[in-house]
Order: sequence, then C-alpha cells, then structure tokens
Amino acid sequence: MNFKTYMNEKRMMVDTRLAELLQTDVTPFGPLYEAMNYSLMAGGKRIRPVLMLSVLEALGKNAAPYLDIACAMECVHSYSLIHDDLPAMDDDALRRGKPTNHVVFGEGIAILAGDGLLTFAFELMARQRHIDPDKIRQCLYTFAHAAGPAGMVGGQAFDLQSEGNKDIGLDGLRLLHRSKTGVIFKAAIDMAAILGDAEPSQRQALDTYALNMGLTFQITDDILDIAGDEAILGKPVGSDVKNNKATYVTIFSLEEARNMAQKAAAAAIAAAEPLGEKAWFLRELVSYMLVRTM
Ligand SMILES: CC(C)=CCC/C(C)=C/COP(=O)(O)OP(=O)(O)O
Ligand SMILES: C=C(C)CCOP(=O)(O)OP(=O)(O)O
Repeated sequence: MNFKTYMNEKRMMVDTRLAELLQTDVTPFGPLYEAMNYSLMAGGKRIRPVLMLSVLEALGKNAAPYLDIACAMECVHSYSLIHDDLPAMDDDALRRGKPTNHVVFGEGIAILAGDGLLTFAFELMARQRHIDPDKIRQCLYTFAHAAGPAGMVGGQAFDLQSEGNKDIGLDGLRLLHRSKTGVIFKAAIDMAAILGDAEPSQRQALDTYALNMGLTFQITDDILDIAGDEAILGKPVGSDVKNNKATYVTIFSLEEARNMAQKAAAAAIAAAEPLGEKAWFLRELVSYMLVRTM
C-alpha cells in the first residue's frame, strides 16, 4: 500500500467514527454539540490519530480495537484549535478552510465547545471496557499529562508570554514547540507503545522518532505561516507575524528553518529504521511533513 492510500484509509476510519460519536440530536444541549461538531468535522489531516494507529501497526498489532482512543486524540486537538483561534489567543478567523468557531457561534459557545471536546475525550477513553484497565489508566495519565499544564497548555501559555520576544533563542523555541505541539505527537506514540506492548528497544527508537517528527511538523508549520497558500492551508498566512510570535522563521530565516526541518526529518527517519519494514509509514509520514502544503 502506498502512503496516500494508507493515510486516506485511516483518516476515513477516524472520520466515520468521530461522526458516530458526537450525535447532535440526543441532547437538550444541541447548539453546544453543533459547535463541537462544527470544528471536529471541519476536515483536518487527522495526523495524530493516524500516527497512533500506524505505530500500533508498526508494532505488529491490529489497530482497530483502539480507534476510539485515536478519536479521543482528535477531540483534544480540535479543542486546542478552537481555543488557539480565540480573540484572547491568536485571534484568527479561518481554520480548516472555514470561519473559526467563535466567529460562527460566539466566544462563549466556542470556549464551551473546546471544554466539551476536551472532557468528552477523557470520557471516551475511560469507557473502553474491552481494553486492559491498567493500560487505560496508563493512557489516561500519559495523555492528560501531555495535554495539560506540564505539556500543551503550558506550551500555549509560554507561547503567549513569548509574544514580541525574539530573544527566547533556540532553547526557548525548542521548549515552546516541544510543549505546545510535540508532546501531543509524543503522547500518540507513547499510547500506541503502551497498548501495543512495545519492547524497551522499540520504545527507545519511538522516543527519538517522536521528538524529531514533532519538530519537523512544527518547523514546517512555521514555514507555512509565511510561505503557505491560505486557500490550500485553510488557515491564515501571516498569523505568527501579526501576533509577533517567536518561530523558527521569525527568529532564524526561511532557509535556515528549512534546513532545520530537513535535519529533524532525517533524524526521525533514521530513528525509525530499527523498527523494520512494518514501520514504513512512520518514515514516509516524516517525508510528507517536510513537503506538506496544508
Ligand atoms: C491549550 C491550547 C489552546 C493549545 C493550543 C495548541 C496549538 C493548537 C498550537 C498551534 O500552534 P499555532 O498557533 O502555531 O498553530 P496554527 O498555525 O495552526 O494556528
Ligand atoms: C499544532 C498545530 C500547529 C495546529 C495545526 O495542526 P494540524 O496541521 O495537524 O491541523 P489540522 O490538519 O488538524 O487542521
């Protein structure tokens, strides 16, 4: 199977399941569910859930029983996008090719739609009765730690604090990217390693892969913010500059950022080598991240 077919198949599995999970007609809180579904089902590459499922397959496991855990990751990601776009944060009006949640539903409902997706994700994980309860406990801990104040929420706070400060340097930038974005990719991989009974040597390879693929993804995101095409990207170009963000492009140059992304990608591909043929998708995913346009 080639990269595109694999990616599309997995993305469709995730989309189909997500559409089943959050029905709008079973609740007196219809408008809230509508707002949650609006962002969740607006498209999106579904990289985090696909990554989780593909690591399970790289470990030789059947990924299907873990689809809901992968969907929970997408719920948390969608929440983070809704909140990231709010006027109090990046104040962006376009996401996944559509007006942002607060533009359509107002700030109050957008905040609650984010809160709803975040909490629903953990409910969904906790109700997976067919999975070993200790593995679920480990996954809940791993994902909550990654998404919370020690991870993504902390990273987002650091991002806000760093606005206008180009002196954070490479170390600051690494911390920012690792916590804001990288931890969620790492959590996808860690949860797959827990659920898929990864051996210590496989864990080690996956850890190095996670670090470098997260970096590749985020440097490319920084590059696309300057050099991307809004119509393809589905979100505003120039948002980082508008908000005076410290990024690989605003601190270094476009060319240096491209070199850094290439180095990180090469390190990720090398790290996945010992995982063998079954991990082919993980290597191709990193190559895709370098050239993605959306
Ligand atoms: C707790 C919260 C709200 C976390 C937000 C994490 C997140 C979506 C970062 C995206 O960063 P970005 O602003 O660089 O991405 P984009 O370019 O997609 O806006
Ligand atoms: C963390 C960042 C940089 C936000 C965008 O993530 P994606 O590029 O994965 O966005 P979608 O495809 O899910 O919309």
